[in-house]
Amino acid sequence: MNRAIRKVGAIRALGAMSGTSLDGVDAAIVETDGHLILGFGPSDYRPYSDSERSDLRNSLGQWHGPAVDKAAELVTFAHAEIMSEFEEIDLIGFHGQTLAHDPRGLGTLQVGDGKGLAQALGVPVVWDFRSDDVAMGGEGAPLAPFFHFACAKWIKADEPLCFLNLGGVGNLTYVDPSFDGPEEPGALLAFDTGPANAPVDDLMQARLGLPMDRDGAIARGGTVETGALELFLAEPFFNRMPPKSLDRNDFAEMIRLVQELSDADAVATLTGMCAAGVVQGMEYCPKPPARVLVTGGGRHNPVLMEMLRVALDCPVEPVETVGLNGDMLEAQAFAYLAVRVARGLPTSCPGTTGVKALVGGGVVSGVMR
Ligand SMILES: Nc1ncnc2c1ncn2[C@@H]1O[C@H](COP(=O)(O)OP(=O)(O)OP(=O)(O)O)[C@@H](O)[C@H]1O
Ligand SMILES: CC(=O)N[C@H]1[C@@H]2OC[C@@H](O2)[C@@H](O)[C@@H]1O[C@H](C)C(=O)O
Repeated sequence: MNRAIRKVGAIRALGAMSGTSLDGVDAAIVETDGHLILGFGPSDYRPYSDSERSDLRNSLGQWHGPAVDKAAELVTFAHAEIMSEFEEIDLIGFHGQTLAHDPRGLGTLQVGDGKGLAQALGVPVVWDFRSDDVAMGGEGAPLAPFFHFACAKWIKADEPLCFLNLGGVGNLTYVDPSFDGPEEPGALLAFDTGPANAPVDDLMQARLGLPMDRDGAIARGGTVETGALELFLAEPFFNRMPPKSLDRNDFAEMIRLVQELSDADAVATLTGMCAAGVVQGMEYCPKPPARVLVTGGGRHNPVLMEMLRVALDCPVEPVETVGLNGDMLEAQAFAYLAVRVARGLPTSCPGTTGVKALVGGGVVSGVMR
């Protein structure tokens, strides 16, 4: 996308996301007027080193102190590195790294210095996307749904559909594309479905010293233990009406439910828990969706995808089926949301976070040219 041929009203925004799986930073460009997606640009990924990842892990669940300061510094540094590779950017959407999320209690914490990034890169930065929503009674998450609405328009969807993100935590967005805008009541319903890959990753790390169950290779050789699955689904979270959200480690103790099982059965059971949370969550959709489009790393796990396909009544496909990039959708979401914030448009609504009124959350550092 060349500046000279930019569409009228378009802002070229770079979005970056450091997700709950703590693997690295995704960064991607979107051109948008804050309503429609006008084009997608280049993207890149900057993995965290082992020592960075371990520093991030050590700071999870903390709100302040030396570990949090260290995490904030490394997150800012990693983002400055990847963001400086991109050219001709009007605006940056910087999510940062969630260390703690307790919207009904202590709040929500995404670390990283947006102001420092704006100064270092000479580009205005929108950051701290979640705090205003929490302050207005919302869950502060998920925030990608307004972007999912724009994606539904981009792919010219004409029936209700779901976007399912399978990262460390799972989140589902039901979109009815017959509405004109995402903030219209009924256009969106969104919520976290439960833990997704985080418990599997944690168990793989603890038992086998590996970061993930790549391609579901371990789960494929195991059997889901139904007793553990039932105990998991009995958690009050699953009976709470959406919108609702989770912290990465809210279900960390689920690993205890599988501690007596073999490696294969334990991984299969945790994978089954991820799928079961989604299947249970799908019952909240106002209408049966025509399809579920899956984004995030979990779509690479064929065992997980097969569990979903068996249990759901509609096609379950990676977002690549409709030409979207499932590795970059969240980074693109924060590029899109940054433009909405800069243009004074809302980024969440009662249907997506349970917030009392429409909110355009985010702090803007620096001045738009
Ligand atoms: N080939 C694969 N096979 C199995 N699992 C995979 C594969 N590739 C990625 N994953 C899983 O996906 C995870 C990363 O997903 P993703 O990058 O979407 O998470 P995230 O964006 O950090 O999390 P969140 O969306 O919760 O913030 C990995 O930690 C791993 O568990
Ligand atoms: C508090 C927080 O960072 N939540 C993340 C996390 O990762 C997945 C899920 O839980 C989702 O609610 C959210 O991220 C996505 C990008 C969102 O806000 O839409």
